[in-house]
Amino acid sequence: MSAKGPVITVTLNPALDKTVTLDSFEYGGLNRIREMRTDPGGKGINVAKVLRQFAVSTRALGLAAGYQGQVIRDRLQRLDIPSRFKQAEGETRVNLKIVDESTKRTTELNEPGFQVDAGILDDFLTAFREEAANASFVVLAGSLPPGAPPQFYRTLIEAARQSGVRTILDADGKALAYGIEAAPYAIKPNIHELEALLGTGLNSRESIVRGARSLTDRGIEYVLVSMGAEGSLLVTKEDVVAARPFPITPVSTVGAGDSMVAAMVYGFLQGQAAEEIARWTSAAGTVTASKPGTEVCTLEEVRQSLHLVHLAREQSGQAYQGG
Ligand SMILES: Nc1ncnc2c1ncn2[C@@H]1O[C@H](COP(=O)(O)OP(=O)(O)O)[C@@H](O)[C@H]1O
Ligand SMILES: O=P(O)(O)OC[C@H]1O[C@](O)(COP(=O)(O)O)[C@@H](O)[C@@H]1O
Repeated sequence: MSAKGPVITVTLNPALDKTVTLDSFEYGGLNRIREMRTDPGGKGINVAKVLRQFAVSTRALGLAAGYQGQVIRDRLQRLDIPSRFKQAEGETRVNLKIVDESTKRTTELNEPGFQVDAGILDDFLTAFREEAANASFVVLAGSLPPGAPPQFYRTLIEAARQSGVRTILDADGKALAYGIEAAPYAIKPNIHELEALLGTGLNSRESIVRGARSLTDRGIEYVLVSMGAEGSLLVTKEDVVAARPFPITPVSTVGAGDSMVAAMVYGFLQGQAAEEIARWTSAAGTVTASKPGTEVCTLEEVRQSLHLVHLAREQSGQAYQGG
């Protein structure tokens, strides 16, 4: 297994995130924007941004198209993140995030993205195999662009496995359902994605753990279930660690889940135990949720807030409460 190369993040459907802040969002009414910002986004790109903050060598791979695609490449270059995006036809999407100051809630409007064909996916797969051969970890994250087969993550996970590289998958719907057939090393569904995957409501801690265990039984080593302000549950074959985040004033929760994924990779690379991973991922997600736009946590901010995360751990049926 190669451990020295960079972490490869894959964003097949990147986005320029446009965040607008309103005093109060009026559905069906005229809304005047108070503040506006744009950030390079898409789940894999956000993971790369966090890993860059954590001083982990990272390469951002993916597809990009048109003018917005160039804007994203330029912004990544300014952030000192090496990237390799295959040029697709059409235009990269702009995802609108509406932050309502009165409720502190964010509403997301994500475009479908550019259309792709088999040719560009084959080109990408070739580049991916080259890069994976030298990678320490692969992160596959976000929606697939229209035209991509829903099995595409499964193909990439299998290709990474051939190079002996572990993968983390963060996706939704069919992309997640097919992707887990290849048993990635770890996944980070939010509670809604997990419910959709398992086709059932998960209303108690026990039901979530049971659902996550049905996935570890299929060979996925780590299932990290995020639940917004309720925190997260890290489930492995041996452990269940619940993390309760510290109270924050959410500014924009966009990128919070991606920050958890990045912290999980960081934890794996550092050889952290499950409890530490639960603490770091919770702190990273929570810090990012307290920042504007798709701005992400820094290593220092996460370190300083680790002690604020409350953990509760169960091992072999034994409950444990820790600060
Ligand atoms: N309102 C909030 N207050 C505190 N922490 C939050 C809040 N929203 C999100 N977080 C943090 O961000 C993490 C990821 O949020 P979640 O919404 O579950 O992810 P995703 O963006 O993938 O749907 C949570 O586990 C939590 O640590
Ligand atoms: O590919 P999808 O599922 O449409 O998600 C893309 C969006 O998700 C984000 O990566 C944020 O994800 P999280 O809030 O889950 O961390 C945005 O930057 C982007 O606009």
